[in-house]
Amino acid sequence: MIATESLGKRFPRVTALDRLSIDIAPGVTGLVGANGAGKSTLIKILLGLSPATEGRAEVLGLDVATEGAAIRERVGYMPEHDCLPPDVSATEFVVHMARMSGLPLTAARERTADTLRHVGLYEERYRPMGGYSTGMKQRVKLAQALVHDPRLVLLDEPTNGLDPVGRDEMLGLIRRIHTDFGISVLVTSHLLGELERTCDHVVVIDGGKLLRSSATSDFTQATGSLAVEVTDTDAHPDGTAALSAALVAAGLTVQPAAGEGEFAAAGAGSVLLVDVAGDATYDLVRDAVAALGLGLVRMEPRRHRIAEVFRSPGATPDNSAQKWGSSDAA
Ligand SMILES: Nc1ncnc2c1ncn2[C@@H]1O[C@H](COP(=O)(O)OP(=O)(O)OP(=O)(O)O)[C@@H](O)[C@H]1O
Repeated sequence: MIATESLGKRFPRVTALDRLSIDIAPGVTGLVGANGAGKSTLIKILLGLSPATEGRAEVLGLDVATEGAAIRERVGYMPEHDCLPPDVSATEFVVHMARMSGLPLTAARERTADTLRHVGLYEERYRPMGGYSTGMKQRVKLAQALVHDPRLVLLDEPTNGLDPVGRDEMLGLIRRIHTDFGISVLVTSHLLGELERTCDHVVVIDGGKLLRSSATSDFTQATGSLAVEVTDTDAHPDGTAALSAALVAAGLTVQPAAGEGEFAAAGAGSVLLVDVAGDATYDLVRDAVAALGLGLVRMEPRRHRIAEVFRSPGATPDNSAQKWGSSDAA
């Protein structure tokens, strides 16, 4: 879908992209990096809107330096910043964008209605966009990127400014662009955590350089520990402590999980992380829970979070997840 080779972009004072070589296959790909990492610069080069200063890139097999117009016919683009005319309705705007992409009027109207319904805008689509919430504006920007039925969409920070519910809804929509319509997606974010649920592949850049490009599953491999959560009972008012003692007595290594990230809902100390020493560990946990008469809420292999990969000892302070808002990773 997208291939770059030693792609560089130098501004007089800043190197925005530094010999970036990536290869992006069909599917949903996340492009993650801190503010200023070079994400928007890369998207503008891929659309043929801004020339690279070195190297080369192809989108759908077309050269960005010479075939920008053909690329923009086949690729949808959702820009990062607010760019919607306030006095125009979503319907008028998206029909206009569809016409600009070459659709005849009737087809443009039909596609606009379908696309706005798909992104979840109904009656509001006839109102001027100046009165829309941030979430509604993001949906209109997504709709105009999809209306001409592109093969690929480039989405620049589509969750920017959204609350957690709005962000989840937007991520769900993005996933469905691929599963329902077969359109490939390149989506940028400065939040590592939100990409692991949405993307098949994640490309991480920092200071314009490639840090890592991997399948999401490579980032989130099983850790070798088991997360176990149980209910309390009258006999064991602190079921977690009782289970922990029983598992240690059975020879297992156990520690409480910090009450954050995927364990935030459970609260600090109420999830145990048990080191897995073969299949027998599962049986030992099950038997200990049954012997204590506790209810088993969950017993699941724990996986790495993407953010943790960049907190590992190999990560330098410069490329750590901290500055990418990893606290939003939950
Ligand atoms: N037209 C320009 N002139 C000079 N410097 C620029 C220009 N456009 C971008 N830059 C610089 O290039 C670097 C990369 O910017 P870019 O907008 O691509 O980052 P980004 O990862 O998209 O971050 P953000 O999410 O904050 O937009 C930044 O240091 C930025 O200041």
